[in-house]
Amino acid sequence: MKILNVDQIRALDQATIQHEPIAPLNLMERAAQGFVEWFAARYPNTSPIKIFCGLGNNGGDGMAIARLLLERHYTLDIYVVRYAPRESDDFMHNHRRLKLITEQVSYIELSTDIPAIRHNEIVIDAILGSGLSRPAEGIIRSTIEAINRAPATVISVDIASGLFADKPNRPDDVIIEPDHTVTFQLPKLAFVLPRNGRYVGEWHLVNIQLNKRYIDLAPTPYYYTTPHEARLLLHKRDRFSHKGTYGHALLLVGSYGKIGAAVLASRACLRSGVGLLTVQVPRCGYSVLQTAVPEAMCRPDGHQYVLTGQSEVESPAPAEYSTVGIGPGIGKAPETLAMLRELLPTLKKPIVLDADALNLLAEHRELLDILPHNSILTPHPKEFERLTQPWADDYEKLNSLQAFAKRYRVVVILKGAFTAVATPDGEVHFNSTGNPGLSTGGTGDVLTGVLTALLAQGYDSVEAAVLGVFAHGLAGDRAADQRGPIGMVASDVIDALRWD
Ligand SMILES: NC(=O)C1=CN([C@@H]2O[C@H](COP(=O)(O)OP(=O)(O)OC[C@H]3O[C@@H](n4cnc5c(N)ncnc54)[C@H](OP(=O)(O)O)[C@@H]3O)[C@@H](O)[C@H]2O)[C@@H](O)CC1
Ligand SMILES: Nc1ncnc2c1ncn2[C@@H]1O[C@H](COP(=O)(O)OP(=O)(O)O)[C@@H](O)[C@H]1O
Ligand SMILES: [K+]
Repeated sequence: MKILNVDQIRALDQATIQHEPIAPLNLMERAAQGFVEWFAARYPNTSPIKIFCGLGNNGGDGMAIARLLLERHYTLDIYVVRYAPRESDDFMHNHRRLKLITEQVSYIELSTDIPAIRHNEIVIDAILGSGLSRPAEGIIRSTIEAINRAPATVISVDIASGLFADKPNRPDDVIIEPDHTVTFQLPKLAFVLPRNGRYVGEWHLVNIQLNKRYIDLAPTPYYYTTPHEARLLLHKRDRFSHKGTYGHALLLVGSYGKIGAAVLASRACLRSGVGLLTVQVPRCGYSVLQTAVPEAMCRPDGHQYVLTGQSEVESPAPAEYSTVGIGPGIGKAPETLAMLRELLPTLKKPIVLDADALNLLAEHRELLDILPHNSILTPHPKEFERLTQPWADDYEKLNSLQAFAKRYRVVVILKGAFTAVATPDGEVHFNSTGNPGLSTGGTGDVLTGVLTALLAQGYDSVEAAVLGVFAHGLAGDRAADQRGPIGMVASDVIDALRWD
């Protein structure tokens, strides 16, 4: 699913109006109906509602929502924040229609007009939408502050009032902090960026049948992976396949004290459909691995505690495997750095790099230039910062993510909520699965195993990254369902992996 910017959303609105065709007012009515259906399903008979409307089309939506809620017999207090003399045409029209069925519309011009909001109330925020052109000031600011102070449940229409949809806010901007945002048809870039978490809450899409052709043709680097899109990426298994069909992966993982990372990555790799798996661990990890992961072959490293790349047993060179996954638990010993230096120039196919492999790249940047093209790097934000530089805001971070993936011709998976997969072509695919239960040691090692298995099976790097991140997050969601987000651990995520 595409993520469009504000100008494109406006043009999409116009395209829908022209080509469907539909009157602007009816499109607004459709949006309001979509919101009200969502609302009624969630809050079938609820405590008092207070709705705050601005004077633009977001406020127009609010007026129409108020009318539809009254028709459904909800108890409603309606407020218009009169911050300017100007009102949009569709606001005016819906204001008039509302006044035909109720006299109970109050106007907020001064702080003293702002009502007290009680804890059992629901607040609907329709003050400012995607037309925000500057930070909220004056009476809008005071109203937003009052809503944020109130102990009520807050639901924003389209986007929290005061939040820019596709560019950074200033740190001292005043923005609604909703529990839910109900937006129209497509997500906004602001929704998937970490620093906006409290200005978005849980967000929900309401389909209002905007022009499909415009959406299909609209150029954007930003995408949001839906379950349907992820499922389309999945390769089917061949009835006449054998284990050779699904590749032979090599994992270079673990060091003394971190053999658990090796076990997690190996088990996840096997649970993700790889044909054969060989794992190279330092000698201290040999018995552990052979016991904990009997399905994997093990080539013990020549070194007792860290990886050096020298194998104790006769075995093929890493380049002969379908792919290599390297990083979880490896540490940054000089011998391991030397291994990386020797290994990288020999590899021609994309590989997976994680954890201390990335930290070694950050400290020895010349290695970045010899990465096999289309390799997958899986930094968490701290690791990515080491690879690049600190950023002032999420938009700067996103730019630097896109630039990095392009420059080194790699796929970069920046992990976190709404994990961002940046491609060498400059696209970014935000993931839709996962939950805070994944914030626990070892889940990143699991992801490395998953991705290594997909590359070994012949998935192209971008598809492997998008699908792997999606399946990993979905497994995290299943694990959270079963164990709860607090009690779940990385092994639960492995157990919950499913590929159907
Ligand atoms: N396709 C869709 O998604 C659909 C969208 N729809 C709805 O339309 C909404 C967008 O409507 P919109 O363009 O009228 O914007 P909205 O934010 O209501 O008001 C802008 C006005 O406020 C003003 N203004 C801006 N910032 C300000 C500030 N800080 N302080 C004071 N004033 C400020 C600005 O003034 P100006 O910048 O011109 O000075 C302008 O007059 C969208 O969010 C959704 O709810 C649906 O109805 C149909 C389908
Ligand atoms: N709040 C969250 N929401 C969704 N996914 C999360 C969240 N926190 C962590 N994750 C996921 O968990 C994994 C953590 O990886 P990482 O930080 O490398 O852990 P480790 O190094 O302990 O294995 C990533 O895939 C990340 O996207
Ligand atoms: K709003």
